Amino acid sequence: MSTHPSGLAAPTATDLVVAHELTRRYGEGEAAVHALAGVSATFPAGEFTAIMGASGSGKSTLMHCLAGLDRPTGGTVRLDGVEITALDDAKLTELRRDRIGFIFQSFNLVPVLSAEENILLPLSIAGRRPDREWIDQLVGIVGLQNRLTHRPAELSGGQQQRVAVARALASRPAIVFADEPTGNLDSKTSAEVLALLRRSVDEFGQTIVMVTHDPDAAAIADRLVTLQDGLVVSDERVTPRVPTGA
Ligand SMILES: Nc1ncnc2c1ncn2[C@@H]1O[C@H](COP(=O)(O)OP(=O)(O)OP(=O)(O)O)[C@@H](O)[C@H]1O
Repeated sequence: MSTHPSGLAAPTATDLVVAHELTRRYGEGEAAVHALAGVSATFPAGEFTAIMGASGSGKSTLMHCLAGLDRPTGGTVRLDGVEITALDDAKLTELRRDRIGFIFQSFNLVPVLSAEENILLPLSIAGRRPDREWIDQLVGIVGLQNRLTHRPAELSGGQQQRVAVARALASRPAIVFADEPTGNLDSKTSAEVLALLRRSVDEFGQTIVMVTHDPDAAAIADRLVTLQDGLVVSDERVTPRVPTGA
């Protein structure tokens, strides 16, 4: 344990997201599928967690429950002290908009908007004025200075995902959830996108939870949580491999 200059033990990282005994059942009776069978896990601020596991092990279901996109059948999720599982739909939408960034495998950009408009969209929906300095910095980091007026169809997959990364970070969210963010990218562009995510953790203290099938993607995280049949079967700290993409 590290020691603070005061001589006291350094404060431990805040547990930003706390999942307690999460269950998610689809269907009823004998046909019921227990996608989550009792998952408890904490996600400290500033940490990059990768979630892995075989297909059907519950990764997406867990991420959707943590992010307030799905409601668990049982258990609770707290985000920064707020029990999101107890919020009504309107409050949950507001919390997602204000506190959470999302990155999806299929980019999910709005086709008729330019790259810049896509990046700013969550802020405009929230009626928030963009912090121009921050947005300019982000655009520089993701390397899209010369692509801001382009629409998604005029961008490569890697560029589209970089727009999505900038969009996710634009509101300085408490946490970013990434669902197979490199699933549609070749290995070189994957490395670039992963390097951006890693940088956001190292340089801005961003908290990230990423679902992935790809061991190379998981290798850039600080921690690897493995699911099997809706349960956490291992939760280990790993030494992040520094990606070479950015
Ligand atoms: N809407 C749904 N209705 C019924 N069953 C579902 C639904 N969503 C997921 N499931 C089931 O819940 C289990 C967990 O699914 P989930 O998508 O969370 O797994 P995953 O680990 O993310 O899989 P993959 O890696 O293939 O995306 C699976 O058995 C799946 O078939």
